[in-house]
Amino acid sequence: MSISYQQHQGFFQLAECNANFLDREAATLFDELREGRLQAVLVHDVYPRKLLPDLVEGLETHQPSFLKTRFPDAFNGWFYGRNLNLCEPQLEQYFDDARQFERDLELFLPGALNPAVRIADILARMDGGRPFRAPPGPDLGQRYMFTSLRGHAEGGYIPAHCDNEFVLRPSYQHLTSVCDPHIMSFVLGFNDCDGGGATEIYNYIQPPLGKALMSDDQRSIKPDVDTLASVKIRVPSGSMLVFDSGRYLHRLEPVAGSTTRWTACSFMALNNDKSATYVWG
Ligand SMILES: O=C(O)CCC(=O)C(=O)O
Ligand SMILES: [Fe+2]
Repeated sequence: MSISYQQHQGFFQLAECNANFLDREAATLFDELREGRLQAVLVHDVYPRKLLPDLVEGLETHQPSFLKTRFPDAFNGWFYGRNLNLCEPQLEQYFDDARQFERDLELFLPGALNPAVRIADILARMDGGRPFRAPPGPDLGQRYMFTSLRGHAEGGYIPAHCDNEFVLRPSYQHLTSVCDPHIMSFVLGFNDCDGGGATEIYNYIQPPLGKALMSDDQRSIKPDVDTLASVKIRVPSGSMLVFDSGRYLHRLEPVAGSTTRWTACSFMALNNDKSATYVWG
């Protein structure tokens, strides 16, 4: 058997598998996530462990010289690449930046190791062979960034949210015209931090956005997380967590200690004719 399953906290069914042994049993993992029979998949050995120290060294020393952008100051984190959530609405510079980011990503992880090849291939195997790729932009030849690389220093965090909220952002106007509003995501770990830094997923599913927006009771949109059961997953180095981050409330637990938490993180949604899943950073 290539997949093992574990139940956590009475609401969280986690599947674990190895990226190099994804057989036919793995081909329905995305169906199970979409149907809510599974809450997350942890895929091990996406990148071989022996490769990781050099990759982390490159991230630490900013080699290659990726475009560097920042989370809001309080989150104590930054991106290599540009997070679509934090872009200006017209995306004027974005697609030029995306072209340069693709070149830098190819220097960082060349050929078969490039996330747009390696990670895309793994995700496709988990979805019956349906391809995963960066969405086309509004103009010919434009393409969104497949991922963003992220550093979170000591104390860095992301507050509780559901990724389906992102589609309300002005920078999502074009993207939402070409894909489904239901977003999932992956978090790939490049290293293990000293403490904290878990992806924490709560036993709370956000109601469909239309309903939430029509509600005048703001408290129904963001529950008090202290009252909710949760599961904390520290994504091991070289492994990738895939989960329904669109509907499930989640956060990045503050990073403890002086080791920066390095990840690659992307969002994904089925395109309009369901022939592919679009992936962006
Ligand atoms: O880094 C993580 O564990 C979660 C990231 C996340 O939730 C996001 O960027 O939307
Ligand atoms: Fe998220």
